[in-house]
Amino acid sequence: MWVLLVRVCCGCGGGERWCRQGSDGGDLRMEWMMKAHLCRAPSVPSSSSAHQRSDLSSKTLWTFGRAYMLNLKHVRGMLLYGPPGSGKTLIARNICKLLNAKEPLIIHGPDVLNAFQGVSERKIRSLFEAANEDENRYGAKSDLHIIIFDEIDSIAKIDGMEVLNNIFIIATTNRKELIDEALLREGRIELHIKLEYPDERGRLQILDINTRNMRQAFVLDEDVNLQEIACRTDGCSGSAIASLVTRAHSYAVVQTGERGLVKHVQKDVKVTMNHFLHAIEDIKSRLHESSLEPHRFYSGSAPVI
Ligand SMILES: Nc1ncnc2c1ncn2[C@@H]1O[C@H](COP(=O)(O)OP(=O)(O)OP(=O)(O)O)[C@@H](O)[C@H]1O
Repeated sequence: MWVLLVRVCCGCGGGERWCRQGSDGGDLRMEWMMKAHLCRAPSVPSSSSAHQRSDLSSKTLWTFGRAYMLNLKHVRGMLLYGPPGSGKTLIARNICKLLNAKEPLIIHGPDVLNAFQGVSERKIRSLFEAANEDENRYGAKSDLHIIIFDEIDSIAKIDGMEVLNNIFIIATTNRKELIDEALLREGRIELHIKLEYPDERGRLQILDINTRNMRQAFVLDEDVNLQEIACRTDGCSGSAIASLVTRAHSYAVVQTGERGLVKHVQKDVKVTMNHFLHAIEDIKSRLHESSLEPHRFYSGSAPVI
């Protein structure tokens, strides 16, 4: 699964709009979704190979335009849920790229909340105006409009998404249990994908992505062993791994500065394994501190890797 997630995070793959036939909800894995999406031949909606058939089964992906013609309902919304820093927002943005959609509208759930009753509902309805206009004007040829709702748990109701055929909602949350069931039913945000912290292979891939520029600029010392770093960062989120690389670089800059080379800091910096080991200590002690906080919602359930 992590190979696929990291691929998504790197923005690989071309995309077309898609929808699912039927309304058999349930949790779907990212792996299934991406595999199906990436394998699908655009002009042959129901795949012919046995491998694809078994992947897609009744959840066959159809192109958006074709579904429109056949009067089928495409999936209106997807929920990405999981602990902080598991890459939900990053993946949401990359799904938009994969689907070749317009630049998504990004809405921060708590910003929609308003003390005056009815105002937030109005605000949410207004988010669909552009999609509505497009659909009235272009019908099946309308662009796909994507709205990303960050922290969807603070939103009680989304009116308007079911009637439009050119809308796709990607919602994210750390607290799925707080979301109103009605929002998650078929026809609304019906695909639910759980994101977890990366395993060792996933951590290695994230490290590789985040050190690529350093490597190309010869800033990374030869003694840096990414495999070992991945092994030592068990239990870290994707965001912790990304921040680890920044910290290691900061340690290297500070050390270079201490040697009196401040003027040439960028040029002379070498990030070594030692800098990474210091950074790992920082990250680990922060992990330890936060695991002692009683209110952490996922305390007790160690990151699944
Ligand atoms: N799978 C991943 N691949 C590469 N980078 C990742 C991955 N997951 C997280 N990151 C890094 O962590 C950063 C933060 O991730 P993101 O904001 O998407 O997490 P999140 O799950 O939405 O967090 P939160 O719930 O706290 O908002 C990303 O910008 C990226 O640098």
